[in-house]
Amino acid sequence: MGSGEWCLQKRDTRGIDSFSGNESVPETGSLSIIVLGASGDLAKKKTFPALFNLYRQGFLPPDEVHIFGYARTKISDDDLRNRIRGYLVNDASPLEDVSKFLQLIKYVSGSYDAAEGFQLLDKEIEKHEISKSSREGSSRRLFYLALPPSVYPSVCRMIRKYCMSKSDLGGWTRIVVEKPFGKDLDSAEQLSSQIGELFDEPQIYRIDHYLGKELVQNLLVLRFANRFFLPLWNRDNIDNVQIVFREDFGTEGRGGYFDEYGIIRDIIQNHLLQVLCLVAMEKPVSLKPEHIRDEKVKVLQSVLPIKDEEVVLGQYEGYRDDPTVPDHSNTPTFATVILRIHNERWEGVPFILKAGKALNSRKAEIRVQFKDVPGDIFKCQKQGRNEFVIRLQPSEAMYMKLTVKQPGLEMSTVQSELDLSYRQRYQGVTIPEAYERLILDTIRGDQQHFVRRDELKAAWEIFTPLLHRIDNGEMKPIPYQTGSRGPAEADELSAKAGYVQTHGYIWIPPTL
Ligand SMILES: NC(=O)C1=CN([C@@H]2O[C@H](COP(=O)(O)OP(=O)(O)OC[C@H]3O[C@@H](n4cnc5c(N)ncnc54)[C@H](OP(=O)(O)O)[C@@H]3O)[C@@H](O)[C@H]2O)C=CC1
Ligand SMILES: O=C1O[C@H](COP(=O)(O)O)[C@@H](O)[C@H](O)[C@H]1O
Repeated sequence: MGSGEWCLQKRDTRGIDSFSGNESVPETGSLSIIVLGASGDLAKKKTFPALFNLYRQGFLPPDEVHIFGYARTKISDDDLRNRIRGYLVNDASPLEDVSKFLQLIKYVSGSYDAAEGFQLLDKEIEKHEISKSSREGSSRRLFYLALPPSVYPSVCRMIRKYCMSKSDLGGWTRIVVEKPFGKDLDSAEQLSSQIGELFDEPQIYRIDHYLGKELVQNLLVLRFANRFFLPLWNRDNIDNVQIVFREDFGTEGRGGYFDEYGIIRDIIQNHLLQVLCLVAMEKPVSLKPEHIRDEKVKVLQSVLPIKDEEVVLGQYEGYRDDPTVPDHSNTPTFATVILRIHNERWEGVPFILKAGKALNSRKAEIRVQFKDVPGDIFKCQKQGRNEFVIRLQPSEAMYMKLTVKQPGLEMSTVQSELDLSYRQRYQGVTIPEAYERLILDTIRGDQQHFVRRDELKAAWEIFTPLLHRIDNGEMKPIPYQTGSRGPAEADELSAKAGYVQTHGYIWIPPTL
């Protein structure tokens, strides 16, 4: 197959290929997707556009699927459609497709803790099931909680009591919950128990959208399908690993939410830690979701307690100007935290997790830096170390920084790269949005890219002591300028941990 033909081949919500490790049986019949919190930011920016993309690719056949928006705001079906229309229209999506998709959406208004709204919702779903499932009769109900976590318990209770799939011809009820799932170990465990009393683990999809990103999904393939990496991926060869998230904008209208959580809960404890798991875990027995998640849990459980001196916190100047942020907020908008994994493969290798808002660039990447060459005869250290960089976004790519002979008559060396830039290599291929992929997984019943309860617990165990110290004001963020690299102390910490910056070399994404 040529590179241009590399694309999502299956246009079917039924069983998936064995590569995923999931052996689900083909499913047909009515599928109801209910977006709770439909009036909100996530729903309009991510959830509905992802559903639209799935619809356009044929994964949500209109003779089976209906979409329901649910929230307290009193609006009509058309009001909701008009709110989201602007997020669907683009050069690639004909207006006709947008209109047809919007006609699949119905809006139900109700509260998150009273029977009335959910009874009404159930009636509407049933109406649709009767009209659409005459062929098969099964009832599949997917509830997407695009809501603040504070209402998860009551919403789950209402769904359990009034809105479960009732068909005895087959089907299921699944719920998707967004992060942040809790604020610390105790609150997360409490939330898990509350939801766990109502739904079984296979019905609960804890979404972390970083697990749906193309290059994050590529990590297991890279690591375990390439002989290159197998012998190198360990403490004997790797000096340090950085996992970095940068945004070049601030909290922008989400200050109220953000101030309660801060950058560690918003990005590091979930997104970056999930990436760390995939970089550091051992080879799973198979690609079955439970086998993969078993290995991720082991990594998390091997992380040593974080040391105060291996943390730098920052807060961008101007953050507190947001009227929804308290004047004396101690919330970090930047953090560098070093995690150390106590096992045979990684003992002594620092995993430097760095995330920040209002910085000088927007990117997310994994940077695996190798040790210096022993017995170096070329003065390679002057050029810089070998690095394997996986650019998650923007401009998805992976490149290996390596030392080569400078072309020409002289025998001198220079830093260069082996570069796999997706836009160039896979021309014409649209990389699916993370949410699109993950919603499709929930329909297919594939939990591989979702966070299991014990994983979540282990993740909170790592960060809770540090978070409590920050919450109690025992650790203070250092102010940094908007548009900067963050506090200089963070770079100093990375250097102290062993990271050697290459000077005079910049990777430039190739253009077509
Ligand atoms: N926005 C984003 O980019 C991202 C969001 N998330 C997570 O997704 C979830 C939803 O996020 P987002 O859409 O931004 O949130 P919003 O603040 O926009 O809330 C979504 C909807 O929930 C209802 N709501 C808001 N506050 C409350 C409250 N205190 N009690 C009851 N209902 C409330 C509102 O609907 P109504 O009043 O009509 O009922 C609102 O439209 C959150 O868990 C968030 O952390 C995760 C990743 C990214
Ligand atoms: O979960 C979140 O992620 C976004 C960044 O997502 P990305 O896919 O654009 O990298 C971040 O802006 C937000 O604060 C956080 O809640």
